[in-house]
Parts: sequence; structure tokens; C-alpha cells
Amino acid sequence: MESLQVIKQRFGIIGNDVHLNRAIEKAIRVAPTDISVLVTGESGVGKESIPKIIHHLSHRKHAKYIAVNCGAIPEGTIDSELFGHEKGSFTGATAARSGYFEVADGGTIFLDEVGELPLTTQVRLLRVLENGEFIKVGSSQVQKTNVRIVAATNLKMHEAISKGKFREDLYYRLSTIEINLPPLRERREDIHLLFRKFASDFAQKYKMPTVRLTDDAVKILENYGFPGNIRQLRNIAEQISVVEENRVISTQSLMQYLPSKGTNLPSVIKGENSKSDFNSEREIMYKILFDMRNDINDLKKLTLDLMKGDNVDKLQEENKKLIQKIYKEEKDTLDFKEENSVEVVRFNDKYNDENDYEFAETIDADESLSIQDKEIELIKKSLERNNGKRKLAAKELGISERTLYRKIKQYDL
Ligand SMILES: Nc1ncnc2c1ncn2[C@@H]1O[C@H](COP(=O)(O)OP(=O)(O)OP(=O)(O)O)[C@@H](O)[C@H]1O
Repeated sequence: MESLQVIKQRFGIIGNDVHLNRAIEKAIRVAPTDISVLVTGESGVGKESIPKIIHHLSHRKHAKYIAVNCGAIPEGTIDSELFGHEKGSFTGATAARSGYFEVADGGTIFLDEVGELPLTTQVRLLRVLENGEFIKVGSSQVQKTNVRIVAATNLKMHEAISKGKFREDLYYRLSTIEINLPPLRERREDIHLLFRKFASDFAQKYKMPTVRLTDDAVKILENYGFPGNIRQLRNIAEQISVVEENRVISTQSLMQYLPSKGTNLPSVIKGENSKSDFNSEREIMYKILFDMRNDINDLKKLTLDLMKGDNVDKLQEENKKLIQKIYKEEKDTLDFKEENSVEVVRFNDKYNDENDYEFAETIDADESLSIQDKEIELIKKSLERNNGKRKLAAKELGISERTLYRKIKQYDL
């Protein structure tokens, strides 16, 4: 069995906390078996490295390892993504498609944010776990797969079960072994270690001297709560590495990067003769830009649905609110059948596959970079303000939690 230190080095895991070590040791021990593992812990604690360790130390290491963000896949397509679909099983299914459970046969699937799975998908997953059987969407033929499942969640699963959002039987099936990763505030002795590692990585990346904290600043950092855990610490290290001219970071400089405790507002926003008016004005501008982009993305999605779908009336009815929001000054309804008939022909070739549909929801490569930067800034701010709580941040930003989750992953926030 490979030693703990070797594994940590191989998977880039920093820290010496006893709970962290215990979690890694558990992963090493359970790896050669086919037992299902549930990795638990708050967002940003480093759950993703555990399934990788398990896969690479198992007899499955030469087969596929697929990591799926269950929270990032739209509900309507998740069954097809996981289990595949037959040609013609739904509008837009122009060809049969293999799902992850078929592709990963012999390997490992990591189901991140498993608590986000819709109940209908949970039933399918339970069946795979019990006897390796699954059925493609639109098929009646039972298929077999041999996949090891490692799942992760940052939810309190017992709460999700009591609210009827997660099946109890599935929970017990998934969590034969549970590996819990501690939040950063419970492993204070690792904080400075991690900061130094990130500071050195960013110094290399941005070709600048490495930043260093004064002794007092170290104490401040070690006593900070880190609601966003290691992901937040990494972001702070990056911001400091890029922004601070003086490479020795004092308490005062550091404090600017730590959202203030009481209000959870970033300290840079407030202050005596601060440019708070300018800041709030700027924030409003960003918010408008952000809303506009969301409207455009919603509209793109609706347009694609219209291009692909044949039940235009139903789509129009379902999206009445959105249409009215975007075409405020227009009449109550718009005749999409007429307005888009030409486009259907033109766009059909371009968007004839569901991956394009997904792409329509993401950011275009040629979109203005500065708007993207502002979006990131706004998301970060909102997460800070809401103490890392995605539900509240999504509400504040006016987007769904699922979209916010996707953006956090996309920008590695
Ligand atoms: N022990 C560690 N050493 C070095 N980097 C780490 C460690 N733990 C986490 N990280 C880094 O922190 C970031 C967040 O980790 P990760 O994505 O695994 O968190 P998570 O618990 O899966 O979060 P979420 O529940 O939001 O998906 C990543 O950039 C990861 O590389």
C-alpha cells in the first residue's frame, strides 16, 4: 500500500490535519474494493480528490474515470446524460447516444453534488447500484454495466431525506462507506501551509515574486472563518498575489481581502471617504449587465427550443413571462411561428445536436472579456455577502441555483 505522504504528493493534497489524513487513509483502504463511497463535507473542502485516489488505487485504474456534476446538468437532460438515449426518444434526439454509465463500464463514476439529482433519476441510480442494470431513455431494453460509484455532497443528507428530496434507500446504498472532509476552520494549522503553497503557485503563474504574510497577518488568516473553505483561501491568495505591490503582506493589507465578519460585506466596499457611491453605482451597472446577459441566455435557450420543437404554442405559453420581460414594449404575445420560420431552416443545421443546446447556455467565446470579469466579480461578491450560501446568492443575482453552481465550477470560484 502506498504511503499517505506519497498519495498526498501524487494528488497535490496539502495539509497534515489528523481528520484529513484519516479521510485519505480511508480512501486508500477502501480503493481496492468495489464498495460505494459517499464523500461529505462543505463546499470547497477538496472532496474531488477522494474519488480520484479511489479510482487510481483500484483495479479499475486502466478503465475510464468520469466525474459528473449532477448539479450542473439541466434536469431535463440528466437521465439522457447518465444513461443515454435512443434516436427519436425526444425532440432533438437525432441520434442514439451512450450515457456515462455505459461509457464508464469497468471504471469509476464520480457523482458530485449527488443530492441535486431529481427523484426520477434517483430511482434509476438505485437500480444501477443494486444490480448494475439501466435502461436508456426511450428504450425498453435492459442493459448491464459494471461501474463503481463514488458520490459527493455538501448537503445535510438527513435533512434532504426528511424533506422528501432524497431517497433514503439510495442514501444508504451510496454511503456504505462515508468519508468526511473537515472544513478549513477546523484545520487551522493547515491554513498557512496552504496559503504558502498557493502563493508560490501564483507567483510562478504570474511571474512575480512570492507574497509573504507578516506574523500578525498569519494569525489573522488562521482565525478567519473561511465559509468558502480551501477554494476561498486559494482565491484570496490569487488576489493578493496579483494586486499587492508590496510582497510582504501586513494585517491591514490582508484584511481588505477577508469579507468582514458582521455584515459579510467585503471591506473594500465600505470606508470613510470611500468611493462608496461610485462603487454602488458601478455595482448597479454590473448588475444590469449581468441581468442583460441572463436575459440573452434565456432568450437563446428559448430560441433553440423553438427551433427544435414542434409545439410552438406550448413553448410560447410556458415562456410567456420571459417573452414579456424581454420584449417589454411589445404586445402581450409575439407570433414566433411567423417570426422564426426562416430561422428554423437556417439554425437547424447548426444546432442539430444536444451539445449545442448546452453550449447555448454557456458563455460565448467571443463575448466581451470584461463583462465576464464583472460577472465573476459579482458572483464572488454575492457569495461573500451571503456567507458562501449559494441559494441566497442565486436569489440575489436573479439566477437559478443550478446556473450559479455551473458558473462557480466554470470559473473555479
Ligand atoms: N488539501 C488541498 N490541497 C491543495 N489544494 C486543495 C486541497 N483541497 C482542496 N484544494 C483546492 O481547492 C479547490 C476546491 O476543491 P474541490 O473542488 O475539490 O472542493 P469540493 O469540496 O469538491 O467543493 P464543491 O462541493 O463545491 O464541489 C480546488 O481548486 C482544489 O484543488
